[in-house]
Amino acid sequence: MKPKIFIDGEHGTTGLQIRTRMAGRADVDLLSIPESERRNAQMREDLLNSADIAILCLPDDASKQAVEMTAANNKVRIIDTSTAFRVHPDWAYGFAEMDNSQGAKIRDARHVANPGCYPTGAIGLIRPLRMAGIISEYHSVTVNAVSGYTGGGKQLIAQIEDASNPEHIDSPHFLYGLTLKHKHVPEMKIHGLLEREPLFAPSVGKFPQGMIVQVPLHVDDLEDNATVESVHAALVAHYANQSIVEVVPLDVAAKLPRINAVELAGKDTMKLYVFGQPGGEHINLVALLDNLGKGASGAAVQNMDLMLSA
Ligand SMILES: NC(=O)C1=CN([C@@H]2O[C@H](COP(=O)(O)OP(=O)(O)OC[C@H]3O[C@@H](n4cnc5c(N)ncnc54)[C@H](OP(=O)(O)O)[C@@H]3O)[C@@H](O)[C@H]2O)C=CC1
Ligand SMILES: CC(=O)N[C@@H](CCC(=O)OP(=O)(O)O)C(=O)O
Repeated sequence: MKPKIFIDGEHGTTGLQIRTRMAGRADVDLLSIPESERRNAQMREDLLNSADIAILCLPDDASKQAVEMTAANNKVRIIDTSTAFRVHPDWAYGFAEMDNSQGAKIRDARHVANPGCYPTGAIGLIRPLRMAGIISEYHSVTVNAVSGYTGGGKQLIAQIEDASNPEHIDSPHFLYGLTLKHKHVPEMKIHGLLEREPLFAPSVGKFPQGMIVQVPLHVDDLEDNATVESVHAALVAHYANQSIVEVVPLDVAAKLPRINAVELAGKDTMKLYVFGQPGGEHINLVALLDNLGKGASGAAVQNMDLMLSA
């Protein structure tokens, strides 16, 4: 029998992109709810409990309710794309490349929390340097980022694309999260292996999909006499033996005139760059991804495939 997959929230931004990625797959049976019934709690509960794997593409509160709806079911496995369980000790964090054992943890997990889009970039840059002893757990980490506007889901898409929307946003690029209390900070801290919260400064650009995450570093604040070369070497060593995260060679990065935020739109991979002069005082770490690719829907399908391989 083929495994049954139900995407709760399949008509939303993340859910639709997962559905697109699953189209034509003959190895799974996709359970579906009509769009008009998407908030029908009884129907959702029945579908959730009929699935082998349920992928939740819902706001946090609705995700928590969906997990409660399956509390008496010891069969269904869950991938949650919301923020609700990303630092929960009983949930596997769904970033397979974050260390050597994470793929196996995801494969065998009952509950997987898909990482946030910005945290995928930030953790992807920070964690290998923590593990290599280049950044101390008390380092003052700053994360600057720009996301495509689909990152804000249906509501932000409507605000940007529909000029008649009463809350229309006309700006080509705006900062938000100005209270510095963003929902992504806890997972960056925990899975970045940090003792102090990173300072996170997100923004949105007027393009649908794409993301740049930057972590600037002062070389004299680093451990182990780190240099631009040793930082790059630590990332290369960390991401050996996998094909999703690419560490761009130093000499290639050094010749780039710019980074295009939408370069990886539609792809499920991530590129990491290290910028800095040999012997220089500063290093800028950059992650490039699609907020809906490795940042959400692509990662969810990758996690589903790992779970199906158990
Ligand atoms: N967009 C992105 O780039 C990323 C999103 N995520 C996460 O994915 C999750 C979904 O986000 P996104 O797809 O962007 O959001 P959307 O708003 O685009 O879609 C959410 C979907 O969930 C439905 N929904 C909302 N509340 C309920 C409920 N109580 N019961 C049933 N269905 C409900 C919505 O229906 P309705 O149309 O009726 O509101 C909609 O179809 C969020 O938790 C988000 O944090 C993660 C990484 C990146
Ligand atoms: C542009 C925008 O609004 N982005 C969202 C993050 C994307 C999202 O909701 O999902 P994850 O938390 O799972 O990444 C935000 O900052 O809240």
